[in-house]
Amino acid sequence: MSSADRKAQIGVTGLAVMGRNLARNFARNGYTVAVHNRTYGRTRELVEQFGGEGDFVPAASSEEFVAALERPRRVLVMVKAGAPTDAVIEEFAALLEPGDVIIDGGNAHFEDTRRREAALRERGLHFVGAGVSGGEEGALHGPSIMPGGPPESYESLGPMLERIAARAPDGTPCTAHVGPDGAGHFVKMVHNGIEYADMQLIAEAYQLLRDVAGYSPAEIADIFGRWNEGRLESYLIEITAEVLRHTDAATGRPFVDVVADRAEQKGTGRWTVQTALGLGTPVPGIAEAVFARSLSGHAELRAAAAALPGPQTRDGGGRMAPDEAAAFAERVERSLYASKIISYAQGWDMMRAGSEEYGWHLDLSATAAIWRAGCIIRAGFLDRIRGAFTNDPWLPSLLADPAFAKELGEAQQAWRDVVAAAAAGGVPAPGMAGALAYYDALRSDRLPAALLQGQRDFFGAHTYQRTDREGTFHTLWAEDRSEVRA
Ligand SMILES: NC(=O)C1=CN([C@@H]2O[C@H](COP(=O)(O)OP(=O)(O)OC[C@H]3O[C@@H](n4cnc5c(N)ncnc54)[C@H](OP(=O)(O)O)[C@@H]3O)[C@@H](O)[C@H]2O)C=CC1
Ligand SMILES: O=C(CO)[C@H](O)[C@H](O)COP(=O)(O)O
Repeated sequence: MSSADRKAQIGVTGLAVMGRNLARNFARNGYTVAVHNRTYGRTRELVEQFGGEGDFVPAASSEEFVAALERPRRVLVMVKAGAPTDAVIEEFAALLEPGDVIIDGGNAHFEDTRRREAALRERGLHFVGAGVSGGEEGALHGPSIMPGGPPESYESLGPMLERIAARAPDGTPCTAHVGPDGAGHFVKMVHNGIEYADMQLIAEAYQLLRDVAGYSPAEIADIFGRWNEGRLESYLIEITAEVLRHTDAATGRPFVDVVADRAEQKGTGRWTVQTALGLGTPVPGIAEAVFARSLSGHAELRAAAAALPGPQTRDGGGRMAPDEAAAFAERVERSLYASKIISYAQGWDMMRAGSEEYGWHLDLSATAAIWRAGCIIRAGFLDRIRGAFTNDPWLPSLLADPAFAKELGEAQQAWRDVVAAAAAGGVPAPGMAGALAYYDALRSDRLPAALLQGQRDFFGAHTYQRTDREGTFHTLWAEDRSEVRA
């Protein structure tokens, strides 16, 4: 049969690392896949290099691509987020018919997805904003996929996504219909926010082990390797050990010592924090991680502050004795674990708030379930979060789950010691310190917010509520300081 006669069950347009590997994943799973890219070279390369893996229908034009698809047509767009995605959606929407499905698997902002979904719905097209996580390798071997959009589109698309998605240890596919319009991209955005927080906490643990305990990168790699066999087991801990063990071929030095210490970001972490601010949900763990990346890139600020005095280091900052270092590493593990619980709790708070704001009815247990494998934050830990929200879908916070609460209680003294050691040693640990402050703030009987309310009332007559009576009050600060009802 010529390629003109073959009909594909799915088409992928945008064949850079993610699109190419998702197309290969579909083909390896027995689907006929139409492939298209703005620049035809990528399409040709894919078919030349990987054509033997399955059934691809290469298309040189968008018309040829659409003609190669069976009805209803399913077009997966994997191009740069933002204006390119709008341009590609418009290009294909003009060629599609009512009932056809456009899936955006890029890292779109969920508000853009809501706008696109509404506009395409008007034209009779189904639009599925699908978060995809797992990077290049995940796309090929099984990513975690978070599709939103109209539930009816999942009826035909869902089984295909379930075939190519990662499998959790219990065998269930790491994909599920997340909710309407922008829900899939919202959840993917929060995933990335949690990813930022996780990475920052791991980076802080590394620096504490290095600068306070005096371990070398290779020794820290071994410590992370051991942690990866315990409750911190996760893809991010595993790759951290790999990165720390790696030696730069050109210099023979640890790789981590030759990489410029300026962390970059494409924007999903920042979107998470901006959205959380709008929702009024505190996510300081994610915010600290975004700011830490931003601070690392401010060369001028860093140069201006480089000569400021730091603390007097213990014995001139040498290595701790082996027993002392091992005990410190144990406390860092506890601090990392406790801080991790806090940042995941904040991510789930945000999903609940987003769900309420947009009427998505997100299943908080299902979200944890589809992150157990395939995605960047995959870990056994996610199964415990799934369990917590399965036991109690109305859990007000992950911190209220009895098992997590118990672990936080057990870790808290070590956590305090580590944050204190970081401060004493001049090691920046905003993630761990912020997580501890969040923990202490939430469990506080009284917060200094009462004083803030007094200040606001003093300078702006902004009023306050009392603990002992209903109502809104104002004190006549500039007069006789008597209290009036506002
Ligand atoms: N890389 C990753 O690990 C992950 C990426 N994502 C998201 O997946 C999407 C694809 O990512 P990735 O594979 O890295 O590719 P890139 O984000 O680097 O995008 C490159 C692709 O976009 C196409 N493109 C760019 N501008 C246009 C345009 N104006 N019109 C048509 N096509 C255009 C390119 O075509 P051409 O070849 O002609 O230049 C190429 O196919 C992005 O939205 C990204 O955010 C999601 C999860 C992980
Ligand atoms: O989506 C992803 C994984 O889930 C990407 O890897 C993520 O966008 C990387 O983000 P950044 O470049 O901001 O670190």
